[in-house]
Order: sequence, then structure tokens, then C-alpha cells
Amino acid sequence: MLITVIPSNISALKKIRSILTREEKLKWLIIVAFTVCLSILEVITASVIVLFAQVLILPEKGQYYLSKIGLHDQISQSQSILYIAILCGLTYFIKNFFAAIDAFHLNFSIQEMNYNFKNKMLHRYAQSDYASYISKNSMHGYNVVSGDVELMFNNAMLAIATLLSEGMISSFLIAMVIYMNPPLAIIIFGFGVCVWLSLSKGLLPQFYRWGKRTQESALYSSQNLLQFFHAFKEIALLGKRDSFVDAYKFYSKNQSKLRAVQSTTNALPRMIIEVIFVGLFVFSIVFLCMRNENSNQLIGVLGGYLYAGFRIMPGLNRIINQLNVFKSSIPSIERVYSEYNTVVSKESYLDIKDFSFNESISLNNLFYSYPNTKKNALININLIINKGDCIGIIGETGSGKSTLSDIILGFLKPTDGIILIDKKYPVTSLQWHNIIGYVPQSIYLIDDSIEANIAFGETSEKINSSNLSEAIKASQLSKFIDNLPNGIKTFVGERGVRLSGGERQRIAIARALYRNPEVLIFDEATSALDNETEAKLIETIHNVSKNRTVIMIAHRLTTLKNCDRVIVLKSGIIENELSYKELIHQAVI
Ligand SMILES: Nc1ncnc2c1ncn2[C@@H]1O[C@H](COP(=O)(O)OP(=O)(O)OP(=O)(O)O)[C@@H](O)[C@H]1O
Repeated sequence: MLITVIPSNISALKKIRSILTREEKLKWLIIVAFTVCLSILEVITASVIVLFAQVLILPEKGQYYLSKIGLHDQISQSQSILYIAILCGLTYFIKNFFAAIDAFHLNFSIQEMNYNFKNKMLHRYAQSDYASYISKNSMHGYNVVSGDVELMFNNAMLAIATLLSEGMISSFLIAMVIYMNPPLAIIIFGFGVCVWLSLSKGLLPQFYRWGKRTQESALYSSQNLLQFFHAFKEIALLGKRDSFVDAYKFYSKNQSKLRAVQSTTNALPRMIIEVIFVGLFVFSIVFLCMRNENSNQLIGVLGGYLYAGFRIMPGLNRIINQLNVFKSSIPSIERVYSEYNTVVSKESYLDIKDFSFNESISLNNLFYSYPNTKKNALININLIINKGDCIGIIGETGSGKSTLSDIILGFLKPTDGIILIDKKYPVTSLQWHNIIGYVPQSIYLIDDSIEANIAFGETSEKINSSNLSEAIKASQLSKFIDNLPNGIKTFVGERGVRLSGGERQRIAIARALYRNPEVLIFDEATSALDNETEAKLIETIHNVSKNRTVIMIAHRLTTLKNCDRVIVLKSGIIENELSYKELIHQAVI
């Protein structure tokens, strides 16, 4: 049975195999070994039960079997029944004891593999380059880690283990039935195979399609839900609540309908098998009676059939169910496989032990175009930023300012040209990141305290309190924090909803300063501040900028008043490079 279906799933199995490490494969082999042992025990138990049924009908058979181990002369017929009953109970106990150990081992191992793989996958995302990160919807990665990996281990891998064990047990029981009465068994199983083939050809491919559609609906419904909660204000203001709710309704209804269909269809094979089994049992009695078989032999064969049937029936049901489960998990296996192989194949960031920044950041003949776009976002950039310089970058919207800062940060790799630190170190090194303090255009605040948001990513025990208070002072947050009842421990709400735009930006600046970085990059970091606060902050930035290299991207000219030089970008090209005074003069003219 298994053989007719597994070839179509071989490629999914190969994919799982190719993304598991040696240790994971070994763990999996141990699971398989446990499963095989349990199946052998099941087979032994089944044989003992059939033997017991025969001995109950013909006790002399019991004496015959016991004589094989030299006990015939000393025991009566009733004793032989007793011994075989004890043997039967003992085998059942051992089998179920081992089954309990196997259940523990199987579930713990699968969960451990699941947990390790999720971490491995997240590690890959963490190492992936920024360009591939911005090319995908964040829900995609979220669904792979939290949904697909879960399905691959909890559904698909458990299904394989169950299929192996049930396949072995059912094969043995079928062989036993064949041995007991070959012609009858051949008719019964010939019929069974026909039913099976029609199920596997019709139902299983359908399960794959349902799995794929459920996966898509799950992605769209969670994406929609997240967007709804994140953009609640805009949605409410634009009066688009209903359209978001309707879109969610559509996808979640689809998802629920598919799940309902899958669960119902999962229950169908059991009903079909039960009907077939009872029909075949009646047919067997008719068949054996018509052949005028001896009544004792008839009872013996039917007893064996009944046991085999009652064991095979749920077994077959489990096989079909698990095949359905496996089929519907294939889209998840395919996505995990493709993400695992495409997200990253090597560490994106270099570990340069002797790294130091002493001279300059140099950009030579540098071009950049975003993946899948024809237009260059940066064109032939030639720029040298000396250590200790304060450089301003100004330009109209879309001129390439953020792209340039992402290139300097080492997040985007130039499509042509080169960027080096001290003419030798690449910007894709971990050590370069360690000396940068970056304030992005839009900051992401975690739903935690102000302290946790400033010392971002650091556990409370590891927070450096003097760096923290310096950063708070420098970013003009002291007065604001002192007026809060819980001070620095005040929670900011999801993405900082309990703060004003200016307070959020000052937290972003404090976060950048907390690490006491050698290089500071501000990407329109003061755009949400009022003129007075900005002026104060600019002075503070100027003070903290001493002995630091500063790159300041701004829309407002005044933001750049302390810069040594200002680069004017236009449509990705450096149009001009002048001092702040020259820039003001030009603006006035
Ligand atoms: N992820 C992306 N994929 C494709 N094109 C992009 C992407 N990000 C930016 N661009 C394009 O690259 C160009 C430069 O964008 P960039 O964000 O660097 O401009 P900017 O000067 O920082 O603009 P702003 O002042 O509005 O922030 C723009 O034409 C923009 O549309």
C-alpha cells in the first residue's frame, strides 16, 4: 500500500533529508529504529493473540505448541490455556510498555528537532542580507518560522513515523491472513487494493491542493490582520475598516472552509473501511461455508480474520489519515526547503579581527540599483569621508540619501564600484557595525520600557547605567523621563504609541548614542522635532560629535549647520559638494 503512494512523495522526503544536519538525520534514524522495534513487538503480539484464539477453540493445539518447548507431558489442556493466556498478557504488557517509551521518545525528539530547526531558520534570516530582507513581505518569514517548520515536523515527520509503523504491522497481518486462507485473502485484498488505489489517485492529490490553498489563505489572513492592527488609525480615518474586515473575513473563511473539508474528508476513509470490512467479513463466511470447510477450522480462520481486521482497520485508517496529513504538509516542506536554501548560504557579515577605523570611508565609482528595478538609485558616487568629519547629505525626496546611508552601513552591496574603510576593510564586517550608531528615518520601538528601548537588545542585568544616563542626557530626554511616574521603567506601548513622534525620535537618538559609537549616522533623525527642540538637539549632536565621524541626512538646511561639508544629491548623482555657508548662500539666491 505504502509502495503505491510513496513514490509521488519521494521528492518531499528528499527535500526534508537535504535540509537536515547529520545529527538530525541520526535522531531521525533512532526514531525509525524505535518504530521498527515497536512494529516487531506489535507483530509478535498479534501472533500470540491468534495463537490464543486457536488454543481456546482447540486446547490440544496448545499442548502441541508447548510440546515444542518440551512441556507437553507435564501439563493438562486447561494449563496450556492458562500458560498461553499468561504469555498473551505478558506480550501485551511488554509491547505497551515499549509503546509508551516510544511515544515519549518520538514526541520529545520531534519537538526537539522542531525547536532546533526553527532556531536554525531564524538564524538564517538573521544572517540574511538586507536586500533580500526588503524584497519580501515580513509575514512570509514569520509564517515559515512559526507555521511551515511546525507543520513539517509535527505533521509530516510524525506522519512518516506512523506510516512506517502502521505499514509494517498491516503488511504482517495481511501476510498472516494470506497464510491462513490464500484464495480468500487474495480476493479480499485484491478488492482492498482497488479501493485503495482509487483513494490514493483521487483523494491524496486533492489534499496537496487543499494544503497549498490553506497555506496561501493563512498567509493572506495573518498579513491582513497585522496590517489592520498596525495601520488602525489610517484605516479608521479613511473609513476603510469594513474593507479590511471583509478581506480578513474572505481569507479566514477560505481557511476555515478548507480545514473543515480536510477534516471531514479525513473521517471518510474510516467509514469506507468499516463498511468494506464488515462486507468482506460476511463475504468470507459465505465463501468458507460454500467450500464446506470444517466448522472448527472455519472458526479458527474467522477468529484470525476478526482480530486481523480489527487491528488492520484502524491501522489502515491511520495510514490514509497520515498520508493525507503528509500530502497537505508538502507545500510547507517545499517552502521551508526553498527558504532554507535561498535565505542564506553563507554568513553575510565578515569577522575581521584586526579591524580599526583610523583614516577614511571611501566610495569609488559606486552604483546601486535595487533588485528587480531598471533605474539606478545611485550613479557613479565618488566620496571620501575622513575620520572626524561631519558630513551632511541633502537632496529632494527619492534622490538616494537613505540608499547611500544603507550602502555605508554595509546593508546594501553596490552593484558596481567599491566602498572601503581605511582603503582596505569592507563595510560588511561585524566590527564596522560595532562602531556605528544609527538613527533611522522611522524607528521601531519594542513594547517595553524606555530603558529597554534605549539599551536595545541588552538584558536588564547587562545594561551599562553610565552609558544609559549619558545617552538620555545627550538626547534631551532627561526632563521628559523625570516627569514620568515610572521614569525610565515606563512602558512605551506597541511601536511607541504612548509617545509623541519627537519623543520616539529622541529615544532613537539615545539608542544610537548608548553604545558610545565612533561613527554616527542620522537619517532624517530630527524631522519630527519642533524647531526649538531640534535646535537644542543639533547642539547636543554637535557636542557629542566631537572626536566622532558624523553623517547627517536631512531635508531641512538648518539641521546641517554644524556640518563641515554638505553633499547635494540629485536623482542618485552627487550634484554638488559645498560648505553650509555656501549652501545657505545658494539657497538665498
Ligand atoms: N526597496 C526598494 N526597492 C526598489 N526601489 C527602491 C527601494 N527603496 C528605495 N527605492 C528607490 O530608490 C530611490 C532612492 O530612494 P531613497 O529612499 O534612497 O531616497 P531618499 O533620498 O532617502 O528619499 P526620502 O528623502 O524620501 O527618504 C527612489 O527612487 C526609490 O523609489
